[in-house]
Amino acid sequence: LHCPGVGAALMPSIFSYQSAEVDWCESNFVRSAVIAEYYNTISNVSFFLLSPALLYLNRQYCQKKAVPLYFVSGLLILVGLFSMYFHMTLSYVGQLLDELSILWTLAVAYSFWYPQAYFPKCIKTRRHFFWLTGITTVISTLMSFVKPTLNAYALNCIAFHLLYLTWKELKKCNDKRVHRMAAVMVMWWALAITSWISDRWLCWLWQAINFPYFHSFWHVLIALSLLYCCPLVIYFDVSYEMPSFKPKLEYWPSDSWPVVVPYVTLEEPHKQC
Ligand SMILES: CCCCCCCC/C=C\CCCCCCCC(=O)N[C@@H](CO)[C@H](O)/C=C/CCCCCCCCCCCCC
Ligand SMILES: [Ca+2]
Ligand SMILES: [Zn+2]
Repeated sequence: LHCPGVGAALMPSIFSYQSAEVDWCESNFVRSAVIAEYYNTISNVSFFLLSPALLYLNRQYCQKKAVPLYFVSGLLILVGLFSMYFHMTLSYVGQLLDELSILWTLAVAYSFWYPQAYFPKCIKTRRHFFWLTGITTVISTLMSFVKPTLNAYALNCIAFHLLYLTWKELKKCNDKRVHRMAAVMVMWWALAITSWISDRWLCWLWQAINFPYFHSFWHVLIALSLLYCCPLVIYFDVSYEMPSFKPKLEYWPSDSWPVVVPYVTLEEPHKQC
């Protein structure tokens, strides 16, 4: 506040084009003079399709428990917007907004949906868990400014924790449809992370064959894996926290179609008179 000159000198640099620490494999400003990475930018449309699809298909769950799904869907739209801004400008601010929006979306999803059975021993209620997640996320947010290049690697590690949780839950679950859905989710995620890593580490190869588009595949594939991950999380949330309902996995448009989107319906077990 006392040195307006310092602020003014700093502002243009962190917002300016190509001020980020990372630059993805796709060549910059090839298809447009204002969009640095054209395909990496437009492939974020997947997140704008994902959120309404989750809200529409899982509307029965949404009617009973609206806040978690509305919150997470809204944040996923924000992830898409910030990621678009990042790939359009490759700016330092863009990179941090992209990474921090993912961190906060994961934090909100964990706070609402993390099964109580896995809470640390010292945490007794979801309210306490909210505080734990909140404090951890604020600290991680501050730490993310130290070395932004590492943030994406740290965020990707969270997927391994989700895989571990899924495996623990599947051991207790006999529903074949749930096992099938988890298998498809893992397949999309494996393809996604392979694309992300190969764009980061094998860029020389993709540029040599003139096909540097693996990061845009990552955007589409990670959105697809979330399309499977969210109903799975909802399924376990209903079985744990809404005992008066029985969750059922359905596929849109129908089971027999070759390409399907999963969602959860709630069945009320027959009440006896
Ligand atoms: C009980 C917990 C429930 C968890 C529900 C899941 C909520 C998911 C929330 C957010 C994930 C959004 C990830 C989209 C990233 C898009 C932006 C992007 O591509 N950014 C890159 C730069 O452009 C950046 O380098 C990427 C960083 C890595 C992000 C890793 C996110 C981990 C997501 C975990 C998804 C799980 C899917 C299935 C797991 C087996
Ligand atoms: Ca690039
Ligand atoms: Zn990206």
